[in-house]
Amino acid sequence: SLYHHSPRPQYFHFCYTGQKLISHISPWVLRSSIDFLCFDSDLSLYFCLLFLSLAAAVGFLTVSSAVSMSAPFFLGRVIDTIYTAGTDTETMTASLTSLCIMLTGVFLCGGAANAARVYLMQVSGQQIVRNLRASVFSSILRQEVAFFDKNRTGELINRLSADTSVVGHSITDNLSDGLRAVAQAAAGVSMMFYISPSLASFVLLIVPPMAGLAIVYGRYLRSISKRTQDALAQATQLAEERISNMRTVRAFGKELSEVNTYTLKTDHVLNLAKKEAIMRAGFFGMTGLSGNIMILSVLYKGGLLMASQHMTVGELSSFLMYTFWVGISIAGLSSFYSELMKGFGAGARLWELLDRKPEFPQNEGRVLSSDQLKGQLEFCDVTFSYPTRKEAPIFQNLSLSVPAGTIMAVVGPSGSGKSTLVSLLLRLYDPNAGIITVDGHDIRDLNPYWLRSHIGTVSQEPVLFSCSIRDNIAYGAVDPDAVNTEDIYRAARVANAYDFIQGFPKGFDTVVGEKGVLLSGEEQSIFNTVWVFFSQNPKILLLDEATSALDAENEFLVQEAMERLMEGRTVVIIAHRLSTIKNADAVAVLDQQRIAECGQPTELLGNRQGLFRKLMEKQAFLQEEQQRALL
Ligand SMILES: Nc1ncnc2c1ncn2[C@@H]1O[C@H](COP(=O)(O)OP(=O)(O)OP(=O)(O)O)[C@@H](O)[C@H]1O
Repeated sequence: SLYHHSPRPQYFHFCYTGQKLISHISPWVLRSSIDFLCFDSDLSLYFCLLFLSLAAAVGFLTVSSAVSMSAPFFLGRVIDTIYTAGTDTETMTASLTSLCIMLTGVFLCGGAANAARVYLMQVSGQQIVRNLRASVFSSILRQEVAFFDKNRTGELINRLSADTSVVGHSITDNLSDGLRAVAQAAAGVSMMFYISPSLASFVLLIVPPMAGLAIVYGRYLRSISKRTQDALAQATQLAEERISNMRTVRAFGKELSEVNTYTLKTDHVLNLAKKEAIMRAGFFGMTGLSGNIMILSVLYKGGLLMASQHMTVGELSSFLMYTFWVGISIAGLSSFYSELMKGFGAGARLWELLDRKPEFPQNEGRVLSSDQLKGQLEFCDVTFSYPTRKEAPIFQNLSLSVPAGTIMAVVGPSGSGKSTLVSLLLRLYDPNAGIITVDGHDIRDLNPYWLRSHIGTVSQEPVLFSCSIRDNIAYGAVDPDAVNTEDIYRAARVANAYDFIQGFPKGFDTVVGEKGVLLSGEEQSIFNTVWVFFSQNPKILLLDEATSALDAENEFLVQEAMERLMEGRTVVIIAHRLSTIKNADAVAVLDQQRIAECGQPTELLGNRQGLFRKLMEKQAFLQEEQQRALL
């Protein structure tokens, strides 16, 4: 993440070297801090502010801990003052009043310092979580398309939301509580030894077994927490998929069975949580019991020391309070340890994502001048299989040439690889063998971002975002903020979408719903072409013609917009309509992992034994059958 976000190489180098050095000292906590700190573009200011707020939080933590730890000592003094004053009420009242006033002042300072510590830690934690989220999101979006074939959306969302919170909490609030617990335990033990070394040695015999228990517990919790988070991610993924396909679930009446499947997944989470609860219950029962035994032993041994005049009542009271504090701190330490272990689990998953380098960078490589680009496309001996199905090649030694400025219609049986051809041209995947060239340049040498900005695509199913039509149209522009209303209207007019959009009560401000569900299929199809009119006048067009039948008027609108689009460009169109195929300069027929036939449409139709002729005859036959059935 260091190298991708800001144009200051020397700073990165410094940070990167520092990060490497630090990663040897503490592999996780410090390294993560450096990563977070280096994300923002205004690094120095951000670094300073965060560092200052964390340093101030640690300062306030020291003050509040010092106050808490000095309280038992002074309270012991108060008790001794009362006890030794005997019947001299006047002296006792005077000393008591001044001591109590002083202590009230000290406690007020302690309370204020504690409040400031909590506030600063919370704010710093939220800043870190925000940066971590931005960093993880950016890392996800940088990955190649094949990554999304292997990783499910729900799981990635879970990492982005839940894991980042766990890590943020683990290294701020939790770390601050842990530091506080360590400081208090150390100070408490020192004070116990200061007041009575013999009583302290006696009481502290109970600490080593408790520490051992905390370590074993922490390890177990770490593994169970990772399993719980994985199980939760699976449940979230299922819910996300079903909710986003709610119409299908409803149409098939699968609500009940989906609820059952989800419940099974959450049952698994519950079972793991129960195991965790058993461990927690046992542990907290043990710590409660050991705490009480500790206090009882202080009372017993302290009582004996008092009886032999080796301890005053104030000293015993102070000692008891310190014992209490040490007990609380040790319990706090074990919860700190378990939270830290949870953080490690979540952090490991996040770092895997943050450290992942895309198989090919999205914004590196040669950039040609736009005038140089002619749009000649060439597939040379291309062999390709999807990374998730390596055993089933889609293409083997496929070769195809599309001269600049011509229209190539691609046809073929369903599943023959027509859309895959388009994906390879967009460089969503790289071929396993062979090369694809644009004007003679291997597309692997070209900057993918630049390449895609010169290719206009119209897919069969436009995926719209859940915002207004205006914002959806502007999304296609290079700089959406610079787009004005007139630009949006112009693009909609050229794409023949203006009239139907204005027909909505809210016109261009109509919100289209997630994936455009609030628009009809035909309206979405008409919308298809709008984005292309916004891109930088692409030299190459990749079109996936809608398979669903449009009504006559809409078909005319779409066809007209498409023809306008294709003028003067190199076009590869996955064609379903005979009218499109007839207007193409050449047709490539895909079959059996290669181009089975390629030539002018009329020429191919003339070959009675040819695959193209058979495909067209089959299509015509099916249409006739449909018409006959209707009549
Ligand atoms: N992301 C993917 N991962 C694995 N296999 C895939 C992926 N996308 C497509 N396939 C498989 O690759 C083959 C070719 O798919 P493709 O979508 O390119 O065919 P098509 O000719 O466009 O089909 P249609 O005309 O039905 O849209 C199919 O068998 C499909 O199941």
